[in-house]
Amino acid sequence: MKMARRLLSYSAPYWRWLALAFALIMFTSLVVNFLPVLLQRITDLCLLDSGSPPGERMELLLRLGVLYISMAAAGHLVRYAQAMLTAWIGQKIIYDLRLEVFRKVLRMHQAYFDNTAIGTLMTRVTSDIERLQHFVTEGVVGSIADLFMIFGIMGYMIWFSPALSLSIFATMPLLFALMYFINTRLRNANRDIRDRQSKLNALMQEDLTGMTTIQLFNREASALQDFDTRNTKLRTAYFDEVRWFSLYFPSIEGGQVIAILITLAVGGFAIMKGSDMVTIGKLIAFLAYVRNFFHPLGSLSDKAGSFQIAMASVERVFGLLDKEELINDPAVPESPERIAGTIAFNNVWFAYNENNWVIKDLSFEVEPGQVLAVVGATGAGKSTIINLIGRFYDVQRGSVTIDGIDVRNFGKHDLRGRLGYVFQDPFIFTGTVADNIGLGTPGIGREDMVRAAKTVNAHGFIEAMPKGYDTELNERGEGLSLGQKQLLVMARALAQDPELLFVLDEATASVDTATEMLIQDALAKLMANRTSIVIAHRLSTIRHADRILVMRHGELVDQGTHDELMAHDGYYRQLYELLMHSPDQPSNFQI
Ligand SMILES: Nc1ncnc2c1ncn2[C@@H]1O[C@H](COP(=O)(O)OP(=O)(O)OP(=O)(O)O)[C@@H](O)[C@H]1O
Repeated sequence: MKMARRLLSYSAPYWRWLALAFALIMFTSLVVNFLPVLLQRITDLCLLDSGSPPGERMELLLRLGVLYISMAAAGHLVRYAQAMLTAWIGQKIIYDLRLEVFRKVLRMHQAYFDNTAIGTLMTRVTSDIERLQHFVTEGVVGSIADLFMIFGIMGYMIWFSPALSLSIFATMPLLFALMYFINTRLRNANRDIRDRQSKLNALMQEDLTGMTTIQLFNREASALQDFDTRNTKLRTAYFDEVRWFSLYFPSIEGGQVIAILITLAVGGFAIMKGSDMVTIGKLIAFLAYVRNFFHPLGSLSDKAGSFQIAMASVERVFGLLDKEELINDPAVPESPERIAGTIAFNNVWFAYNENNWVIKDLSFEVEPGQVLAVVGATGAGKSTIINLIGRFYDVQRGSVTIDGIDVRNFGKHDLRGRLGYVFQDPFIFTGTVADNIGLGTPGIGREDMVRAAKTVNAHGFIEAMPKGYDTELNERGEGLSLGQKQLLVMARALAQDPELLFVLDEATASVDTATEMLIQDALAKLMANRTSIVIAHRLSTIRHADRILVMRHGELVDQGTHDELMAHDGYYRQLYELLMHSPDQPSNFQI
């Protein structure tokens, strides 16, 4: 209930429109339910002999006929307007909520994404929110409209004939229960369909992503087998839904037939007995009410059941909105005009998962403009160092400072705006080459982009593309080689003119020697006069760094220049020799 109230609070900005929708609902219910009264008048006063002269009856018939048509038209037009208005309000609310959810997702810390499947987040932003929309529009507003309709009809029925009404109302609980039963089964079947569909989609997604591996390892038959199993389950769920759905309308119709029979039997008997409680006109009007009664009744029973499903979605969506954001901005952030570029780790301890220390008591300092290379075996904690400087995670003990300011005292946005990243697996956004370099940052014009691209040797291949800087790229950067993608993200990093630079510098066997030279040259230009930390795998980068940190199992085991470390004859020397013999090492950079 608390959740439902919270959801309804999203409709507060639109309360005037909602009030109008309710007024329209009342109007429709009154007008549409008045039509059978006109039928009764037409029958009893005009069609049957009421004792008045035929001329007068004809005139009354015309007047009532015109009134009937006008009221029916007005009622249905207003119903249409109300349906449009309700849908509009619903869409507005959902738009606001979807935006709020995505805003929240953008603010969430990395650890949240580490532990949350992408598919789950997609579901929150799409289908969960869609179900909320059904709840707000069809659920809340629709139930009120149904209730108005039902009570309106019941009111008129009792007014016409309490005795007839009683006999109809007696059958209602049974019918309502039957419809509720069918609706529950329908919803279960529907939930199975969604569940099985998403499992089939997940399998498809995995298979499509790993198609090369499937084909390389001749796994087509088993992939097909897995697909077939899930496909069969989906078919069964669909069939189940059809089975229950086929029962839905026949039961409504059946209920109607029973009610009509009761009305005819009780009403007809009263007329034949000459009772003045029921007239033929009243009986006809009553039959019209009986027909109108079942539709809102059926839809109300459906809504009663979907309430639970909607509540599950509401809970999930609000659960996400209420998730604690672990990386927060300080109350009064520090924001120096320009930083010199001293980065320091002071007795830093860090664990991604509690007590599983990945960085252990790490202390080091990089001076402004220096290039620091971090080396170590895989899993030693090299990338974690970069993550901690950008506050993608916060340290548990100790501190990370830039120019003596704890990174936790910067605003996140300000801090990250000062940092540049060049990753091994370059991410290309859907958009033009220029969009990918500028990233929409204000103040980066076309000349800046071209200058950056020229500096990092990307201009040549960009110009050779069909539309140059306006060439459209897709999210995987199709049509670009790995080396070109790397140069492109270097142009992006340079155009943003970061104050500090982090590079994940893997030696890439898939890049040819000429491109490798371009990348090396671009890297050198990017790092010039900028404090840079390089997770280094290329021997040349390591050798040319001003200082090298040697990491092992999260601890700093040694540091110094290449020559100093080689002289120690320790872990660094072993690592270096391993790298020298690595087949990934670009041959022209080996020593
Ligand atoms: N998001 C994460 N959640 C939990 N543990 C993580 C996460 N990222 C890294 N780790 C763990 O932290 C340790 C250090 O990882 P890190 O990526 O810093 O190593 P690395 O030295 O950069 O390795 P590589 O050279 O293979 O990239 C590893 O044991 C890794 O399994």
